[in-house]
Order: sequence, then structure tokens, then C-alpha cells
Amino acid sequence: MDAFYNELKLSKKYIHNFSLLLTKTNVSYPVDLWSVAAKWVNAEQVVPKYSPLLHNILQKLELSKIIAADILPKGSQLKILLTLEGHQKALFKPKWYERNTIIEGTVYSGKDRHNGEIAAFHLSRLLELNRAPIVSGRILNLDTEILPVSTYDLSRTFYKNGNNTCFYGVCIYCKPDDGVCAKGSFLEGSIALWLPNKWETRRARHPWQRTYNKNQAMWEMYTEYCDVIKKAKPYKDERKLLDLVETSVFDFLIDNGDRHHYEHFSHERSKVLLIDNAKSFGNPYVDHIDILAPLYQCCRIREKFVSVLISLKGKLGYWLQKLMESCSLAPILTKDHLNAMDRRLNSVLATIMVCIKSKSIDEVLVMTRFPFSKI
Ligand SMILES: Nc1ncnc2c1ncn2[C@@H]1O[C@H](COP(=O)(O)OP(=O)(O)OP(=O)(O)O)[C@@H](O)[C@H]1O
Ligand SMILES: [Mn+2]
Repeated sequence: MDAFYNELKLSKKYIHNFSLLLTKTNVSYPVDLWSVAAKWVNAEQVVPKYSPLLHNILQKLELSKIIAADILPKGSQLKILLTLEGHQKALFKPKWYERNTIIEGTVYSGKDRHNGEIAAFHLSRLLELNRAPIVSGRILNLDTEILPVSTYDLSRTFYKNGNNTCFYGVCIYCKPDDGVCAKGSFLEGSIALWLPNKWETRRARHPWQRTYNKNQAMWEMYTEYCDVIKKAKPYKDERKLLDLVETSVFDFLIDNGDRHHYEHFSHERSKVLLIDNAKSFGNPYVDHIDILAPLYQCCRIREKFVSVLISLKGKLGYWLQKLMESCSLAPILTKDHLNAMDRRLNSVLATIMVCIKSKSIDEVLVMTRFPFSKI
């Protein structure tokens, strides 16, 4: 680690105290936790850096009474839009795979990994990005908690397979012969807190989007692709590009090669949000280095983010596991997935080193701390 600090000429005074992320409070007075979470949201982040009430909000997601269940007419994957007591919306993504299932094929193969959605939320905190909606885990009783409060559009997709309750929902890829089945009535999944309506989101095509077919995308053919993107309108202001570089590191660590679009708030200073992280943790023995293309093609990255990465070197799996320990569905990731993240983090740091060696440290690291720019 010292070698990295020395080589990157970063000051060691920026020590990141990851144990503060584990702080919890026992609130003995009534607090409207949904309002607390709503007030956390601003153009730059969805959760604060340290939030002792986060644990209470995660628990509330796990335990709140469900007052309505509906389809979400967006996206290609099966999910349920829930309304929880207190009129809080939440998005449920069902479990399709066991924790140790290895997804073979392309980087975007397979169905959603609900545990990946949970792990990604905690990783976003650990990396101090704080831009992923709050996600916990929950086991739903489809027969008693969902069906009685379901809209017709959702309930008409329910069916039985033996003793198991199943449904196929409404989405681009949702089909009657491709439903998900509970064990009896019980279905595990991730549950994400819906962002407040006043924070309107916009969707943009990711410049490093895959073609999802045998043809190569522009970014796969031209090593100078970043120079073209830098001149395009949304990226002339470098902040968005630096957000996408951070997103690429985040996605490489979780092995998400499916960020075809990204979302941000309509607010002009909005950072890129980390919504939809479920196509992750498919195979712990494979690293898809091309997910890092925004990093190695642009060779620009915020220095503050690099200092977090260095502090996590060799400890990323350990800390992530610690943050996820109190989740009701723990363990969330197998040891192999946690190890894979540490291995991938080393590749990220090596990539940054290569950038610095081929350019210069000042060209690669973007200073964001006072008294530097506001990027
Ligand atoms: N927690 C949330 N708060 C607010 N909006 C959300 C939240 N989660 C998802 N959305 C919205 O719902 C859309 C669909 O969700 P998501 O991307 O997770 O589904 P998907 O089926 O995997 O989509 P795709 O097929 O595009 O990959 C998102 O693009 C976003 O606009
Ligand atoms: Mn998706």
C-alpha cells in the first residue's frame, strides 16, 4: 500500500475510517425514517457518508407491512413495485440463483442477481460514491403479503407449480413460461428504496454501451474513443465523464457489464446514479477488463476516489463482508466473490499506474479537494 501512496504521491493524511460505516443508533423517540431517507437525497448523493440511521432504514425495508404490489412498466427484468406502510415505494427483485451459481456465457448473460443488488449498494458506500439507492433483502410471503394487495395487472400473472406460488410479471422479457417460483409461498429478493419523486431522474445512453451482438462497438475498435466522447456535449464538462470513470471501476469490481444506460437527476449538478446493479457477480473466476474501458481509454480519475481505492487494497472483500453481515439474507456473497473483488481492485490500481506512467500524474489524477477545483 505504501508503494502505491508513494508512487501516486498521495498524502497519507487522507485515512479512510471504514469502521465508521458500521455505526448504528438505537432511536428511542419516534422518527419518520422514510422522511429521513428522502432528505438524504441531493444532486450529489443518495445517502450520506456516515449515517447511523441507515441500519434502521434497512431494517424497516425488511419488516414494513406491504400495502400495495404492482408491476413496474419499465425495464426488461421481472420485478414488483411495492408500496410499504407510510406510503414509501420500494422495488423488489426476486432471487433466481443460489449464491454459488456460476453464470457462464457473456458478461451480460443470465437473469438478475438480487444479492448483487444488495452488495452493490454497500460497495457504493465503501467507495464513498453513495449514489446507489438503499437496498436490503427480504423474504416475501407471496400468498399473504403480495396477492391480497396486488393490482390486477400483477396478480393475473400468478400461477401454481405444485405447491409453489409463481408469477411472471410484466416487463420486456417477462413471459408466462419464464416465471419465478417461491419455495411454497416464500420468495427471497432484494428490496430497494424508491427515490423521492421530487428528484426526477433522466436516462442517458452510456457512451461505452455494448452492442449485445457480434458487431463491435466504436469504443471496442478505436483506442482514441475517449477523445471523441470528450468533445460530445454532455462530456465537455468533465464531471460526467469522471462519474462514468468511477462507475466503470464500480462495475468492474462487481462484474457488471450491462450498464447500457445510466441515470442521473435532472438537476444540473447531478452525479451519475448507480441504479440497476443486478447483472453482477456472475462469475468470480473471470475478470472482464473491458468494463474498465472508460478508465484506461480516458486515463482521468478523481484523486479522492483513488485514495479510497488505495485504502481498500487487500481489504475490500473484508470490509464489504462486514457491511453486509447484519443483512437478514446474509451471507450475501461467497468467499470466492469477495476474493475476486480484491483481485479486481489490484487490476484497477495497476491500470491507474499504467496511465500515470504513460502520461503524467497531473494529467491523470484530477484534484477535487479544497483548494482545487469543484469537479
Ligand atoms: N430505487 C429506485 N428509485 C427510483 N427509480 C428507480 C429505482 N430503481 C429503479 N428505478 C427506475 O426503474 C427503471 C427500471 O429499473 P431497473 O433498471 O432496475 O430494471 P431493469 O429491468 O433491470 O432495466 P433494464 O432492462 O433497462 O436493465 C430504472 O431505469 C429507473 O428509472
Ligand atoms: Mn437491468
